Amino acid sequence: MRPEILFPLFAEIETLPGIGPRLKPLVVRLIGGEHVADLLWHLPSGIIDRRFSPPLDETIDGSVVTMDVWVERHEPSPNRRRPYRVICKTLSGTLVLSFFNARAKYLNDVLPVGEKRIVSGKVDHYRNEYQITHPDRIGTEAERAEIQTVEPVYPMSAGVTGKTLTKAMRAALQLVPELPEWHDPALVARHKWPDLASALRTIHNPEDAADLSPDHPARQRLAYDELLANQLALSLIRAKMRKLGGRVTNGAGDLRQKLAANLPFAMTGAQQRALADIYDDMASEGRMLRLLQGDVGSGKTVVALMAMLNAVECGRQAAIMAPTEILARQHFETIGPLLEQIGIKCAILTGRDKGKARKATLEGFANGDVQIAVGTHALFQDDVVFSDLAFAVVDEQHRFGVHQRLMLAGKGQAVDVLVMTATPIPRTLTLTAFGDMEVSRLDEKPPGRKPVDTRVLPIDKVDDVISGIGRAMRTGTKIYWVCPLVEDSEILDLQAAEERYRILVELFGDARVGLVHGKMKAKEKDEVMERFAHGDTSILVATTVIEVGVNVPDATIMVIEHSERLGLAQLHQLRGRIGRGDAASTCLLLYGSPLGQVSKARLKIMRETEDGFIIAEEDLKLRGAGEVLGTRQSGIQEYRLANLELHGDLLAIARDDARLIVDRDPDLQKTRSEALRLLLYLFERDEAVRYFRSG
Ligand SMILES: Nc1ncnc2c1ncn2[C@@H]1O[C@H](COP(=O)(O)OP(=O)(O)OP(=O)(O)O)[C@@H](O)[C@H]1O
Repeated sequence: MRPEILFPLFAEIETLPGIGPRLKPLVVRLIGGEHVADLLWHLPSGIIDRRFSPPLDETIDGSVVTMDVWVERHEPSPNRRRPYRVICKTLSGTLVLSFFNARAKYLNDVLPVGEKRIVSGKVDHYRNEYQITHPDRIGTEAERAEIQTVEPVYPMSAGVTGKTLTKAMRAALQLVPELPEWHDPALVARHKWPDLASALRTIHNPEDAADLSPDHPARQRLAYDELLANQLALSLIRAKMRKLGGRVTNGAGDLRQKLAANLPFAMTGAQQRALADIYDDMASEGRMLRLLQGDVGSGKTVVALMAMLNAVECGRQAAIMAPTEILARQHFETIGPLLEQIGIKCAILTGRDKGKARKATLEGFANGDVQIAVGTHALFQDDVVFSDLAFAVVDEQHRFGVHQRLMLAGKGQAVDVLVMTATPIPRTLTLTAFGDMEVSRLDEKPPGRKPVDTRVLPIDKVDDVISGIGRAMRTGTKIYWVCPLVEDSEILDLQAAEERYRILVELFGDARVGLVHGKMKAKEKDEVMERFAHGDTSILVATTVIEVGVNVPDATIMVIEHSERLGLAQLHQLRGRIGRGDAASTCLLLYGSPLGQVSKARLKIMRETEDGFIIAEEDLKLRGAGEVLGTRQSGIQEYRLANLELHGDLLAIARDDARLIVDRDPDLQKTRSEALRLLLYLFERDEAVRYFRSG
């Protein structure tokens, strides 16, 4: 439960003026949360300064000006392609206000002939005539003060206007309470940081562009608040884990040898090195918390399996948790048979398991019959009890929060944790996402993989692509067809995928084509995936649900529509679904609209390399850290106030500060700690406090 003083900031956003039930979901999607605090963290990206009224012949084309105008006459549009024009006099000459698709009645109301009005908007001049097309503001003398100001400009999305956000923001600012200072007073004084409430007020009511600059004290303060909250949470968890210690897990190796003998391949050098690190951690007294970072298709699963067997050899249990139902099932299907061959019992638990079956599985976990558990986050529900869980693998693929993943560690005594991620995060960013976790990298792919032939084509060529896959299908090829449309809109994604599915079914028949998307029930998804994996269908039309971890090694063609709209990391993940066997593969990146410079550069990178780390580094250069770490739904640490490129120095200070706090006061009991707890709550890092308390 959050402390009361923070309640107003965690009120639902629809309690703010202007945000009704219709708008709420759009705003939630835009700001990435549903509380007042989430709105406050939505910072302006720029300003519009409406204070200037230069003479017309001194205006710069495209600049925003605010002017007194006297309306002279209206010229209704002669046809739909030409604008409705309102001719006005100003102190420095004639200004034309032009409007497309405007209603004459409305224009006569707001701009009556013979009256004086104040207008504001972007001015242009064209053939000796000055004009403003669709002025942003039109008002009377009484509204002058409201118009002639500096307006914050917020990152926007369809359906949510700047006006709505500004209005709600004003109300939200009123709700920010006086909070005690949680930072070191010396640090605050040195940087001249304002308190949190003043910092928010400055940034949401900027007076000039400098108020929004990344090194403005108000901006720095907010960035530091967020960075410290995160680093402190990580340090608390880390300290707790160290203090708790671990158990020595050092099996005899018999099961691992049997498994190795049954595998159709030998481990790569990178897999062996990662395993050596993991076995060392498990054999030590300390608690293990390691990140296994491996590019798509680098063979993380078998590494996890070997490590789990190490625990089983000691008579203990191990668990692997996947972020989605599909992936949990897939893990179960891959490792289940391998384990059966060597006489080990494995069971799966997901949100779908109910009633008797669930009860039986839980019994198996609790009495130790089941040695290896596979599942989703259902594994850390309260009634799941293990007889002796010693090792947990969290296959996070970006879907779990930093702290959430540690909950599984609370399910046993001294559980060692291995986090697996396929996202090639550049080294500089690992620290912020995972704190001071140890890292092993699988930097080598299994031998025999052929490079994926990647091509970039305009959507006009789609008919050629379709006849191409028709030929490929006849020779038994399996094809993924991915339809992402708008990154943030699942509904539109779905429409695009359904439409494509319909077209392909018309051509190839519904026995050959499958469709899978996020809105389907887990069971339906599994069935569709299974039919594709077994070769009953040859084409799988999908939204980006297949982006993580799906393993159908003999699929060799992938078509991605609107590839220009996806992030490079996401494209890389998607493309990683092919080229997983020994046959040659092709990836066709279709683009819909003419490509800009950056999009061109990005698709070129995709064509040139398959190395996830290079792709991530290039993406970082082209787009900036926040974006590389992923969009909000990715679940990985994403900062809302801090920008890692601009506030990197603050990150280092926050890390040291956090360590110092935890060294001096590991139970957060001393004076400053009360305030620091508020900071953790404010940034929703309170799992750290809870985990910390429960031990
Ligand atoms: N050493 C190896 N030699 C040959 N093939 C291997 C080796 N290790 C794993 N594989 C095979 O490579 C494929 C990919 O492995 P796996 O599914 O573990 O990849 P991953 O690292 O989880 O990738 P992703 O994150 O893309 O799912 C599997 O079919 C697996 O059997």
